[in-house]
Amino acid sequence: MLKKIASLIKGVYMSKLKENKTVIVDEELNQEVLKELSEDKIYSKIVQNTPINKRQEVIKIKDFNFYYNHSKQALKNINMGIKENTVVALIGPSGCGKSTLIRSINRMNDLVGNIYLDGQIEVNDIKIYEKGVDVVQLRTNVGMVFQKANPFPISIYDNVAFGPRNQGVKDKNALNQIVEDSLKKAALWDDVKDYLRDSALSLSGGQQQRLCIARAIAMKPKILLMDEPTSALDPIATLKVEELILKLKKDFTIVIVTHSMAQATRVSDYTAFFLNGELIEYDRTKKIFTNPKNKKTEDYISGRFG
Ligand SMILES: Nc1ncnc2c1ncn2[C@@H]1O[C@H](COP(=O)(O)OP(=O)(O)OP(=O)(O)O)[C@@H](O)[C@H]1O
Repeated sequence: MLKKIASLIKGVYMSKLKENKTVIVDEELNQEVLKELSEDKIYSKIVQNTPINKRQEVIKIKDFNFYYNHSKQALKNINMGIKENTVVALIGPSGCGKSTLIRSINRMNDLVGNIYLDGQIEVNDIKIYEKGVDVVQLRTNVGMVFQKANPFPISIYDNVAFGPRNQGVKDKNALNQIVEDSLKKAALWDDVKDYLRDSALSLSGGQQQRLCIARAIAMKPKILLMDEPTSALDPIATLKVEELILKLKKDFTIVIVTHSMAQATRVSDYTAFFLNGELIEYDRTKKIFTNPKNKKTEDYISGRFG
């Protein structure tokens, strides 16, 4: 039944999109139908045409507490929803819990050991800390890019093909296509297309970071986590990565930790301000930086501390 409705609605959406009309998705039924359509190419077009406040939340963080060594509480009762095809910046002074939160979204913190958490994080409606969750699959859907570019010491091509090969893609043409598409999406193809067999370590720092983004994209994730992705880059390389982030949000939902408030204003739709493990304020970026509700947010963004 849902499939039939999906195909009918798809027809309506297609004709509206052809006429460049806005498609608004805000009804219960449409959300269900959208899930049915989610593998379809039309889906991302529909989402891009949906006003930002009406988009679905793909990450839901509910009453989330996180402790290191069973004593140090790094996150205190965090509640926030992250809408698809948006960029969300996490800001706040050193040690406020930004990295802990971003690493909790794809369970990278599992690797730390001796941690304790309660509450819930849902990614695409899957409670990721429930028993039986496939963590490898989770990390495929939720890619991550780190502060320092970390390409493998192999060729540019092999870096991007690494994940798909591990997933069992063997066909050479299919791999070539994935590598080309991923490098194009990461705005690196023109720089490297004639040097694909060169070592990834021969690239500049900024190119290495875009290669790491391509490597993450090659796994076809829906969500990209970026933990201070430009902190080791010069201003020009930083600008390129920021431009890339703005392009990528057409296809991905992006969560970025940044120490640069200017960067948060340039790239993000929403900003979350953290202090001592608490989420102090979460709102549209423009609102946070021009008219914050909380005095602590105002003090931080005006440089009074941090
Ligand atoms: N592996 C760990 N073991 C114990 N405590 C940790 C660990 N990682 C982080 N912490 C502590 O948890 C708190 C939050 O750290 P976190 O790295 O999430 O903050 P942050 O806001 O990302 O800081 P920064 O901006 O400096 O990267 C800090 O007090 C930190 O010392």
